[in-house]
Amino acid sequence: MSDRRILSPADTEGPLAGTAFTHGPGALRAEYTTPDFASAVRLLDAVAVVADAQDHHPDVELGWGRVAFTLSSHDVGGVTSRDVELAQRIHELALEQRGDEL
Ligand SMILES: C[C@H](O)[C@H](O)[C@H]1CNC2=NC(N)=NC(=O)C2=N1
Repeated sequence: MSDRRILSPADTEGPLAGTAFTHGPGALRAEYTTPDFASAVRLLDAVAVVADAQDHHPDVELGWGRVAFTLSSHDVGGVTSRDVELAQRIHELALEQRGDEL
């Protein structure tokens, strides 16, 4: 699959099943809650490492006990396989962090 092909919600429904991500107009979005501010920052810090490795970066909203990610491929103005891959990694990182803190 070309990483410049714009995907529809029907295309991403299967790959995103089980994650917190939803496919809205032109972007994937998910919000994760964490126990406090520092843990939200730690999740974002882990995502930053993956984003740099993938050379694909989320827009982020950070608050006390929450971090929200909006993913789109700015070069093509929509959702591509690069966003789906980043969404899957972000979800894994959120689960790993939660596991550490239980
Ligand atoms: C030069 C570099 O590869 C590009 O600017 C990358 C960086 N990260 C990016 N992230 C996202 N979300 N969309 C892009 O189009 C994008 N482009």
